[in-house]
Amino acid sequence: MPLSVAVAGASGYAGGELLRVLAAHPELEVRTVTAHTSAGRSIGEVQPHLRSLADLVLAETTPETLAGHDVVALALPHGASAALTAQLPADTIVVDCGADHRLESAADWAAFYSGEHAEAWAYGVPELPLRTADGAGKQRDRLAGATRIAAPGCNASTVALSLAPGIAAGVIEPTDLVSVLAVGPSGAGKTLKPHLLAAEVLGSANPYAVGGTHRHIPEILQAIRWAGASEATLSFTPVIVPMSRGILATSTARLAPGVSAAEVRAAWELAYAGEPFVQLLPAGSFPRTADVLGANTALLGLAVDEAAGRVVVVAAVDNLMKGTAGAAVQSLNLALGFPETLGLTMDGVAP
Ligand SMILES: NC(=O)C1=CN([C@@H]2O[C@H](COP(=O)(O)OP(=O)(O)OC[C@H]3O[C@@H](n4cnc5c(N)ncnc54)[C@H](OP(=O)(O)O)[C@@H]3O)[C@@H](O)[C@H]2O)C=CC1
Ligand SMILES: CC(=O)N[C@@H](CCC(=O)OP(=O)(O)O)C(=O)O
Repeated sequence: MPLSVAVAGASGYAGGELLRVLAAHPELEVRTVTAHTSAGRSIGEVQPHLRSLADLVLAETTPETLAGHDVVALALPHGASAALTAQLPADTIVVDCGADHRLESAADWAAFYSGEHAEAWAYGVPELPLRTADGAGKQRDRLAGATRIAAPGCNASTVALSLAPGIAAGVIEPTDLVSVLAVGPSGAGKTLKPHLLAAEVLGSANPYAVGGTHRHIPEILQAIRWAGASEATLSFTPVIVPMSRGILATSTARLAPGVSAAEVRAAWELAYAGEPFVQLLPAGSFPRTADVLGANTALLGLAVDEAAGRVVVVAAVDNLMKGTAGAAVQSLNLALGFPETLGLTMDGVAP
C-alpha cells in the first residue's frame, strides 16, 4: 500500500508541482492538501491542470491536518515550517521546500533572513559533493534514511551544481566565483507582487537583488564549502525573464594554476558519472531551458575560456522540478529507501 502524504501550501506553485510529481509516484499517495486563503476550495479550482487530484479539498494548514501521514511536504512561505514540524511525530518524514532549514550558520541566516534561525536539515541535492572528516562523499549520504529534509533554493542548487565539482577537484579557484542567472517569474510564487505583473515582466529582462544581496548567496557558498573550499566569494546576479518557468545560469570561475582543459572537463564528468538527473553535455553543447521543462534534470554545458583564464558553466534547470518539487521527491525516495528515480522523469516537455 502506498505511503500517505500531506502537502501543505498545495495551492501555490511549488505545492502544485509537488502534487503533479506525487500523483505519478507509485509508492506515495497524496491524501491531504492544505493552504491558507484558499482553504475550502478544491484542487480542481486552484490547480486546474491537476485533473487526477481535482476532488481533493484544501484544509487549513495546522499540525492537526498534517498529523497522521507518513510524509509531510511543506511548500509554505519562509518561517512557517519549524513551528509546524515541532508538533509532528519525530518519525514523520518532513520535506520543506522553504528556506528555513537550509543554512547551518546562524550568522548567514541573520544576514539574509529575518526571524529565528532553525536547525539545518539534510540538504536535498543528492548529487552535490560533501567533504567531511570521514572523506569525500555526496549529499546523498545524509539523505539516506533522513526524517527531515530541506529542499534547495532553485537558484542556489543550479549554481551549486554548476561550480561544486570544480571546487571538489581543485581545478577552479573558490574565490572570485561569478554567476548571472535568468529565471522565470514562477520562481517568486503565486502571491501577487507588483514587480511581477505581466506588464512588468513581458518583453523585458529585469535584474533584482543586485550587489550581493540575494538570499541564495549563503546557500551557494555553503555548498562550495561542503565541496572542500575553506573560503569562497561569489558575485551573484539574478534576472527575471519572460518565461513562465526555468533557470539558465551562467557561472564562471578562475582556472587553478597549471590545470588543463581536459582536467577541467574530467572533474565534472567524474562528479556526475552515473547521475541520472545531472548531466554534462558533450564539449561544445550548451543547454536551453526548453530542454528541462517538466523534467527533474539539471543539464550542464562546460567550456574553458583560455584567454580569460576562466571556466564557464551554463546550467539549465526547471525551477519547479529539479529546483524544488523534483528535488524534494528525489530526496524523499532516498529517505524512504526507494529507488532514487522512482516517480521522476529526466524527460522534458518541448517545444
Ligand atoms: N516557486 C519556486 O520556484 C520555488 C519555491 N520555493 C519555496 O517554496 C515555498 C512555496 O513557494 P511558492 O509555491 O513559490 O509560493 P506561492 O506563493 O505560490 O504559494 C504559497 C503557499 O503557501 C500558502 N500560504 C501563504 N501564506 C500562508 C500562511 N501564513 N500560512 C500557511 N500557508 C500559507 C499559500 O496558500 P493560499 O494560496 O491558500 O494563500 C500557498 O499554498 C516558499 O518557501 C518558496 O521559497 C523553493 C524553491 C523554488
Ligand atoms: C524569480 C524569483 O524571485 N525567484 C526566487 C527564487 C525562490 C526560491 O528558490 O525559493 P526560496 O525562496 O525558497 O529560496 C528568488 O530569487 O528569490
